[in-house]
Amino acid sequence: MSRLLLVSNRLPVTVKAEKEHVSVVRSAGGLATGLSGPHERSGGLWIGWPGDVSRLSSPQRAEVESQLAALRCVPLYLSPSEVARFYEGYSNRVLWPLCHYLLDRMPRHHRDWDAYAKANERFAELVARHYQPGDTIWVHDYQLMLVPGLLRERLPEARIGYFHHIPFPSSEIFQTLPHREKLLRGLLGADVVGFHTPGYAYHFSSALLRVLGLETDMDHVTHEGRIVRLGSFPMGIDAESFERLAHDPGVLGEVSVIQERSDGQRLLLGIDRLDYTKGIPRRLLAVQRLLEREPAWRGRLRLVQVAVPSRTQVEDYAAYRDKVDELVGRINGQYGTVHNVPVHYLYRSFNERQLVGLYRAADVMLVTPIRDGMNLVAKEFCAARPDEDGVLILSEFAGAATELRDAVIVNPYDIDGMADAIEHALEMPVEERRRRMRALRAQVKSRDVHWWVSHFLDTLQSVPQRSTKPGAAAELIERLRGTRQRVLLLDYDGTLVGSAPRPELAVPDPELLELLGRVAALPGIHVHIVSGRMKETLEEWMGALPVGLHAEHGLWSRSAPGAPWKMLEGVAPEWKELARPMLDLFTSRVPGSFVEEKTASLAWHYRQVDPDFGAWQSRELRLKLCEVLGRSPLEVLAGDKVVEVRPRGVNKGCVVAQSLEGTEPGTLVAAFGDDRTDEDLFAALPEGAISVHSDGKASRAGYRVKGPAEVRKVLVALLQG
Ligand SMILES: O=P(O)(O)OC[C@H]1O[C@H](O[C@H]2O[C@H](CO)[C@@H](O)[C@H](O)[C@H]2O)[C@H](O)[C@@H](O)[C@@H]1O
Ligand SMILES: O=c1ccn([C@@H]2O[C@H](COP(=O)(O)OP(=O)(O)O)[C@@H](O)[C@H]2O)c(=O)[nH]1
Repeated sequence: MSRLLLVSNRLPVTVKAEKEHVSVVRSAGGLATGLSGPHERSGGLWIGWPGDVSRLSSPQRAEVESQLAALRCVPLYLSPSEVARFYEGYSNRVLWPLCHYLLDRMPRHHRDWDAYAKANERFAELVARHYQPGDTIWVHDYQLMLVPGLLRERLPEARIGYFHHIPFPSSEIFQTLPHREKLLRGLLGADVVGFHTPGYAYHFSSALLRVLGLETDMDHVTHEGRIVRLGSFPMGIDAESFERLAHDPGVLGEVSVIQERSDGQRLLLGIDRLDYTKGIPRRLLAVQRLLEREPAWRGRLRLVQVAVPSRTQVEDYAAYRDKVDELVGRINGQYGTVHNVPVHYLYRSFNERQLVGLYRAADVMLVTPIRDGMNLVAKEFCAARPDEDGVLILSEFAGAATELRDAVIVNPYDIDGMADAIEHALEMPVEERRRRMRALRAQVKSRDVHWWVSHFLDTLQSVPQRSTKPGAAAELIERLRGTRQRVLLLDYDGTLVGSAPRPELAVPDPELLELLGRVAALPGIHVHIVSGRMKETLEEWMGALPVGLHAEHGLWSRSAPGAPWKMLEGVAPEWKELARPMLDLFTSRVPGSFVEEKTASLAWHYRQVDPDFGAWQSRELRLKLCEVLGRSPLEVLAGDKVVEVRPRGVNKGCVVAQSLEGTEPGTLVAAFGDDRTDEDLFAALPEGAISVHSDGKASRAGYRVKGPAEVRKVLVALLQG
């Protein structure tokens, strides 16, 4: 098992200081429990912030460090300014509300971005310092979105995973962020980017498309030559431990006490961090509404609401606390009696034993966030009910709702609807309660935190590692210069020129024409342009150059200026009529798309179409074409924002043999390309040939350069050689 390096903003520990004595206690939370096994078994490390230790003396700090080391934890200390700007500032004032769809809570100026970026650098630096070849790195959560990318720069070969514990919002929301591009690129440094639900993964993939123009292929994108897998990995809890506690005699004793003191009142329960995403005011309003419209429930129910203090230095949290305090006061003032109050409000935290006592005693658990990444409380409640009783009311906007379908699902924005749901839960017959709870428990137990950890790590291990060398332009130039006889096979679009909104606009610039002319005039070099374009276009743009021109992926070739264009033998063009109606249909229904007709192929272009819609429709079109074309000798090819139908066997690979005709044995062949059609060219190259990819996509090419600019630099270097 490879050594696991875990990275999270907070270490899974609490540092306790009492006078001179300090102790480091491991947290009981799901993440800590789930990861402690693989972390310890693999001899790994957990890197993160141990919390505020600024008040500790030097000897106390030394003691903390030694206790942390015993737990295989490496501390990264945040300065007070980093806490204020990186953690409270950018992480919790910008990213947190953004990911929870609360744009109004974001500050107008994102002044803490630099602090966020610097803190991420510090994390990456520390991880890189502890990294050993073969380690697996797993980065956690939104505070560290730049870390995967920063690690990739430092450790190109490392296996890196990232998990996003909070929602990933719709791309419409994410796109409002000024630093959207940097954050997305940061995440793409990972080999696997995981989310709690398929919905979040979909939003991320849509943001990649809209912000970076990167298209997801089923479950992955290719970025800078690497595969980055995206997926949903719903986090679970340590269900066994909650169930064990639920059977504990001490806990059961506490349950009896709670029930006796409830004096026949039905118990509603809410357990949350005091966070504005948790929907506490709306929940209170729903209880108030029920009491208001159904007087029979007055005095017969009470809500125990635990609100754990959280992020108290952030103003919105303080204001939220005031709002909740006020509402509780108002409802208790209105419906309380000298004997009891409807809302029992506890602004504090409890340990797991105490929580299980509450879970087990409750009639109805209210988990009604307005938005929540997952919500583990909902799962803990189910695990703590081996008696198969108790009703879970769950917001449709909690990640947990994707899995816990047997809960009573509510819309937290609908106060009346929530009041109905509470009443329905209180009156639910015991058979229905049991049926629902049995199904919920089966789900929670089978998808526990251990399943989550192995599912994520197995996926991370299965991602193929980089197979081609990045960059290496210098080595490439050296090899090209070190040989006397060379054949250069150059793709045109994306390799010699960048892409343009319409194909006819990507005209060669005078510098390119001059460069090609000079390279082709060098002794011992034969240059060929191998393109998917029509022969008329190549002739018009580059006909005067002393180079071989190959049009329509090798269907047509011309050896030198003035020589006739010759067509590949045995290709009949009649098949086109089979494919054309389908392409026309898609052109009419996808605004901005159009069909380009070539001698032996039809190409449907969608570069100017809304990216999501275009990608979706291109997938549909490919399926429909496969149905229509059936067993005909045709193939459907997905290029860069283009779907092309062409006869099988006509591809750029056909050019290789022709280009070597009449050359000396031992001639070095070098092919440059950027898209799927160039892979055929690379595949047909003789042994010892050079293949160069000018884009970040997955490729069989042995070398990579960055875009047409770097391809041109290689050509310029040949002139200087
Ligand atoms: O560290 P804090 O600022 O005090 O915040 C506590 C944690 O809150 C967030 O929890 C999220 O992760 C849970 C587990 O995946 C998920 O169930 C919940 O919906 C999320 O809100 C946050 O993601 C953590 O980084 C914080 O440490
Ligand atoms: O008094 C409390 C209240 C909550 N929790 C724990 O805090 C976690 C809350 O996780 P959740 O996913 O529900 O929300 P988050 O606070 O991470 O947004 C759960 O594991 C709870 O058991 C706790 O230890 N003590």
